[in-house]
Amino acid sequence: MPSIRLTLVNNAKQTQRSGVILKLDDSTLSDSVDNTILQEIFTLAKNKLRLKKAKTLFLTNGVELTDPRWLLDGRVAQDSLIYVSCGEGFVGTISKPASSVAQSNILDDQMTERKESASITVLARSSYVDPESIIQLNKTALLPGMQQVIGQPDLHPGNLYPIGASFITHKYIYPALIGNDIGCGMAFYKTKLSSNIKPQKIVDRLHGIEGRWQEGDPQSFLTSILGPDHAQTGSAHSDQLGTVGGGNHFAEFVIIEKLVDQDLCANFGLTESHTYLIVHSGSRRFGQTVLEEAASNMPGGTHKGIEADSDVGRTYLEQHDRACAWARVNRELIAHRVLSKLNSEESAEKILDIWHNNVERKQIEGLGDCWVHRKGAAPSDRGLVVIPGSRGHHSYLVMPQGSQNLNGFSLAHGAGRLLPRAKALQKRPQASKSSAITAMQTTDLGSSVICEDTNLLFEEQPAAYKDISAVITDLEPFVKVIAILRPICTYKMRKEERS
Ligand SMILES: Nc1nc2c(ncn2[C@@H]2O[C@H](COP(=O)(O)O)[C@@H](O)[C@H]2O)c(=O)[nH]1
Ligand SMILES: [Mn+2]
Repeated sequence: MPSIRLTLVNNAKQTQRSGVILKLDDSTLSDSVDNTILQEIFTLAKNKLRLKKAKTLFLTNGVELTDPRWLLDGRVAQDSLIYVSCGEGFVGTISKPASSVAQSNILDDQMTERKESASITVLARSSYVDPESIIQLNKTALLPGMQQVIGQPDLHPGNLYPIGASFITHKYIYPALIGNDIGCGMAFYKTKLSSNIKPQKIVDRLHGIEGRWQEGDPQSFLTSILGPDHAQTGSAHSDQLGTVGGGNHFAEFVIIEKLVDQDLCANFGLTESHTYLIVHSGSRRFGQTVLEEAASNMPGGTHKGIEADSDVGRTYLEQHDRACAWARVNRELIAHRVLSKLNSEESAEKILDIWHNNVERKQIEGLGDCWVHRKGAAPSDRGLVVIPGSRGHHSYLVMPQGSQNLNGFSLAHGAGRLLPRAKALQKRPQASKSSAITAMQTTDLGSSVICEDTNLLFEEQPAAYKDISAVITDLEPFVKVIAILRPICTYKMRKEERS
């Protein structure tokens, strides 16, 4: 009796695999309703991969395995990988049906439908991927003009669209894919502070950075960087310029735990004897206003997209670019405010500032004139990138290398959420347990956390994020790690004057 060796792979967490051998005989291979052999694969998946709700089997090209005869006639080869899904879409690269696939006559309805869809790539092998984010990703691949959809290893579900993804379109732009925090990003500074600085000193000094910047005029600060053409840029929101904001925005002092690439670190002047500052923030209410204005100009709603080369498209892009510029200045003023509390603003050196929520035009070989949308995805075509883990995990400085085509010229912008906010909040103890709250203000890495909002403290706890080392492993084909960073103090918010 013939047999076939297969490796069953958990589609949502592809490091989880198990080898199996199946005996094949005519009765198990009949295509009758009971599909005995496929049932046997589901049972093995349940037992070996602990996938109690195993529902769908995919071949490596994303085609669903529905016909047991493929196991015998060579369409499923010896030692094939079979991806077992609990209802989520295929995680991996789905190429548009190649002629060889079409010839083998195994196109099912789903694949035929996908002929019209963009190619979908999910770059997660070691990282956990929530099935809901794959469903969201699949939907975006059907949007008009969509060419390529790329889920990064930090992919996780958003309200309607996934976060940790890039979307490459022809002709159309999608304000809703970018969302309201247009221009959100990460800046990384080298400070003159020694790496021996006591975190408590930072905690004691970081007061007075909530609310409007009082020590100067925010709008003049903005024009001093962007020039006089920006005198009106975001002027209605100048009370928020230089403010961190809520959610997972932060200003964090880190030290270099490991110089992985000595030469590149030396080129950027990165040494273990300094303290560095990461600032994560965006365009605050300004971005929200830009999205709302775009929505009011789009009769079909922002989800329908707009032609970039139309009046509405051009207006959105102009406002979008202003919000991105504003967000960059916002990070600059946050750094200035934070560092001035430590008398260290003068000699700080900005090493990088990147947007991870934006859309930009790019000529792409083989695709031509495109729009690259990034929703929680760092650019990999602008040099050095900082990829934060969480306040209780390491962060990574990486340099993109090699071809950046498959990843949509983008990288993970962080670890990505493992738990939705509401679930993370459930871990909040009763008010009486103040010791648990105090415990949250120090991390397992010994760093300090300034966060006077208890809900936020729990929503943003390190356990709410995926494993950053798995994310970095998944990015290996595209980057070189140059340094590993260790947090020493994270500023989230104080209950002081807020705008
Ligand atoms: N080093 C820190 N990293 C953090 C913190 N809070 C969140 N994060 C990481 O940043 C990204 C940002 O995600 P975004 O979608 O809001 O742009 C997130 O995925 C986490 O990995 C922190 O306090 N410190
Ligand atoms: Mn962000």
